[in-house]
Amino acid sequence: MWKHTIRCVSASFTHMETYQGKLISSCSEPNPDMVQEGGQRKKPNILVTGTPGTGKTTMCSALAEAIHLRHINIGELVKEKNLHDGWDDELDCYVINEDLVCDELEDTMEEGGNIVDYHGCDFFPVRWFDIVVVLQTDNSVLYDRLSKRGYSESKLSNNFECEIFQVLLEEAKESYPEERVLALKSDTIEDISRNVATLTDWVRNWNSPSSLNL
Ligand SMILES: Nc1ncnc2c1ncn2[C@@H]1O[C@H](COP(=O)(O)OP(=O)(O)OP(=O)(O)O)[C@@H](O)[C@H]1O
Repeated sequence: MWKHTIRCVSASFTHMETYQGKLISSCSEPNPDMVQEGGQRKKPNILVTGTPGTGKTTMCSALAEAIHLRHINIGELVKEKNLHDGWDDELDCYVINEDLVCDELEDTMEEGGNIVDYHGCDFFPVRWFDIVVVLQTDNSVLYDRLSKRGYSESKLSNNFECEIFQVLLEEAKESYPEERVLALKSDTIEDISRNVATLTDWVRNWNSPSSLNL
């Protein structure tokens, strides 16, 4: 049930509007400077996942600015490009069409240099991502954040339980090589700064033999 619920695109987007300037259209032309000869990526792709409200968009925005990577907010992309199968009244959200999303992003991901932000991770091709970051938030902190969104009681408890049972962390570990999965705490502003610094260092060291030893 939790998994099904979080496969949707949230109806409450007011908290995201501030970040829209950072979103990209996946139609942008590939930049030849970003692709190595032979097709290997010059810059890494990062997936940031986690229960709604754990701070993915906030952290991705800051990271994209710090390291000059593209921030791709899947929820916004789905709405912008109609990559969904319509509205689900019961779940109060759009139902994402995973195949359309993957087709839309294939060229952009091949190019590299992307930070993908979504509350799910098991439908993307594994080869797309060099690191999968799972943000986690203390239950009481997350409950306060989600309550402020005006979610229905069932949506609120579904999301809350998703975090309690670490659904996204388990999904990431099942979907990607475990050494590529990194769980980071996201309770406070200081956590955001530390996470951005950690990932900035990781991007700078990417391609070096120790790049996954965080
Ligand atoms: N580490 C943090 N410390 C304090 N506040 C935070 C932190 N992370 C996020 N917030 C706040 O929590 C709210 C939710 O953050 P955000 O929208 O980034 O979450 P999200 O994981 O992207 O949610 P969704 O999946 O629904 O898009 C925002 O008001 C944001 O300012």
